[in-house]
Amino acid sequence: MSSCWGNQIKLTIFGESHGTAIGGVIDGLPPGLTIDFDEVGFQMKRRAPGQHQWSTHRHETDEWELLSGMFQGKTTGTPLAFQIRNRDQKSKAYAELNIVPRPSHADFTGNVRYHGYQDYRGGGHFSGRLTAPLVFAGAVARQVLATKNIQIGGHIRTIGTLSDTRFNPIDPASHLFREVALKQFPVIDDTAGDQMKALIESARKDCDSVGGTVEAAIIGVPAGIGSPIFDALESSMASILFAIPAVKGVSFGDGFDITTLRGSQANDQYDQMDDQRNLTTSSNHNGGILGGITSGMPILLNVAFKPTASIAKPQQSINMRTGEQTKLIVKGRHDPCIVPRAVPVVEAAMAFSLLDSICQIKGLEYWS
Ligand SMILES: Cc1cc2nc3c(=O)[nH]c(=O)nc-3n(C[C@H](O)[C@H](O)[C@H](O)COP(=O)(O)O)c2cc1C
Ligand SMILES: C=C(O[C@@H]1CC(C(=O)O)=C[C@@H](OP(=O)(O)O)[C@H]1O)C(=O)O
Repeated sequence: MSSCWGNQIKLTIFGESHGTAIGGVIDGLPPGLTIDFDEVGFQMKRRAPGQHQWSTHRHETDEWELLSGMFQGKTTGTPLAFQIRNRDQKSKAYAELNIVPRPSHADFTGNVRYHGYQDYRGGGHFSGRLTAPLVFAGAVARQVLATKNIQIGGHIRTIGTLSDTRFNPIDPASHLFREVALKQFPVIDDTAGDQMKALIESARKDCDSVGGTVEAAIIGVPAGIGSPIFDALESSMASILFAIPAVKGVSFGDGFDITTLRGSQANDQYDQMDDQRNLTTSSNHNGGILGGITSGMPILLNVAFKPTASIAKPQQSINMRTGEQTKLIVKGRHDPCIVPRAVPVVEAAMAFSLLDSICQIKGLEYWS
């Protein structure tokens, strides 16, 4: 088993990219919540394929059917189940890939793990398409969090060697979250964004792909969420972020760059206490988490995405029937860069993870 995540609030994701449908079951939600499904639709559209030049040309509207868990306009508290039908599958290009695996995709490992019984069409259960249910679940989770003024935002931080402006680590400004989320290409600096789009387009024309990073932040998080050792908030958040296909790195605060600082530069010094006894710091190199527990400062993280595996340039692979080397040209409709569509996915994973951790510490009553 591996497609079920969470402790207090659990998410199960099911389906295959070219099967009948994909979907999810969210178990453990507080009862009595109103969910704004227009907002869920907004988040789903940010991720959906087939809308832009920098995305795959597979066209899916990602409309969902709600199967259970809502009654008279409110959550029941019992499993909320939904499905998203696949509408635009084209499986022809995939038959060869179960015999000649794509370098860097899950064709070979999935075949070994499931003894060849996996649905290999469109990457099956391994496909980035399975992030649609995660975005749905995240859209629900972020609405629960918003009742306590907890807000989440993200943007494309880098594509290849090109960079966007960073969030201010001590005040990542919630107005920026919505502003960026409303953009087709989610960057803070549109000039940098235009250069990034040109880079993606040139890779696509070269039958190639590019990678990059997403920076994301959560503000309004109370101090005291998370636990030491195995339930560190960094551990649980990283585990759901690593469930996003193509993620190769997750770092909190300054991440690996903190190693270049001295303690005197890296330490986030305390400078104020408010009337609720919350402490604030004048910097946020630690990304709002200390000892696995939130400090009350913004949670700040970066997620690294590899260049899309499926490229149309000839590559070397092995014919698994004959054992012979062979040249592979991957056909089909692929994202020349995963990062732009991955921004809402990262935010969704963070929302679900934080909701689960808050419920573990404060219980469901916290939301009533
Ligand atoms: C939103 C999204 C879209 C993706 N689109 C593609 C794609 O079009 N082609 C592709 O080869 N990989 C794509 N991927 C990545 C693959 O699904 C992923 O590389 C593969 O399942 C192997 O998993 P791994 O890279 O985590 O090892 C996408 C991932 C995400 C999150
Ligand atoms: C369908 C989506 O993305 C897909 C993710 C994906 C992969 O290998 O991850 C490969 C492509 O699948 P297909 O060959 O069926 O077009 C993408 O289009 C989606 O995000 O909804």
